[in-house]
Amino acid sequence: MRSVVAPPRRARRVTATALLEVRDIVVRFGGVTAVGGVSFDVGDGQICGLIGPNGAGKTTLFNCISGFYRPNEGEIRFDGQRITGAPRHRMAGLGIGRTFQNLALFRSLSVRDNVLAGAHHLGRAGFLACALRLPGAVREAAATAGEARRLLALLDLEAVADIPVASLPFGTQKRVELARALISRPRLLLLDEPAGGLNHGEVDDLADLLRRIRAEFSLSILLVEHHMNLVMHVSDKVVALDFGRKIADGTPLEVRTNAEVIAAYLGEAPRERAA
Ligand SMILES: Nc1ncnc2c1ncn2[C@@H]1O[C@H](COP(=O)(O)OP(=O)(O)OP(=O)(O)O)[C@@H](O)[C@H]1O
Repeated sequence: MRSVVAPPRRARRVTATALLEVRDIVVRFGGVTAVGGVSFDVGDGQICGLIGPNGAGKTTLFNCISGFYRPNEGEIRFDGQRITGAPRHRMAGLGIGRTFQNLALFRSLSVRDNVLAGAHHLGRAGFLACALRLPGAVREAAATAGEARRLLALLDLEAVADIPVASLPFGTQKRVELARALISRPRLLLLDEPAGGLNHGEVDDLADLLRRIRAEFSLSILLVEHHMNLVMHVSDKVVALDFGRKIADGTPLEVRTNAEVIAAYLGEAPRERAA
């Protein structure tokens, strides 16, 4: 029986290349070069933090990877496949999930229904099979509901499963977004400022949660984040941007002690946006 929720994943290729390869990405908005030739990799199972001061180009680069922008130059590969400029609606099917900085939930729907909405593209049974409740469609729906229950438990959302998301605190809504992204079983999870709007305790919980998610789902995570403690705490590697250029790429310790990174955050060194 084929499960709609956990389709047999392709066996991981034993390969020297990274899961996500970002190569020489350039993005211009009129006369502004928001990203001026940035390259980096995210390895299989790695958590990679993308940092930089305001206006460094993080969101622009993130939007290229998640299919919101097509870069002017450069290439993005996922699992060896070129995905540069692939439309965003194809991303989940490719194995790339994401969350949004300002949340993108169906506010009047329950937590459970929001999570289930993340599985819509996985269904193999057609419209007619679903309408007629044919056995294949019923099995798919049951498997999806089971996976949603598992995620609600993992993300501590069981108690609010049937409550409309609009009435829940921001931190809880952020966990709903994570559950919705995870139900499609991504191999790469793109997180846009997951700590934004969270209090200290919630940020600590988030760090634990991200590690648990990585372990439980064997996935890679790329997070754009201003919360430096979180990034340095959870990341295996950190990529730092400034004025559209990559200024550091290494372990959290290497990046934290990098002179150019320190200067960028303190605004000490004379810096120019990439031409
Ligand atoms: N749609 C746009 N049109 C014109 N310029 C843009 C656009 N989006 C971004 N920019 C410019 O590109 C540069 C990089 O912006 P971006 O939002 O990617 O930086 P960021 O690192 O995400 O900043 P922040 O941390 O403040 O969100 C900035 O100078 C910004 O003003």
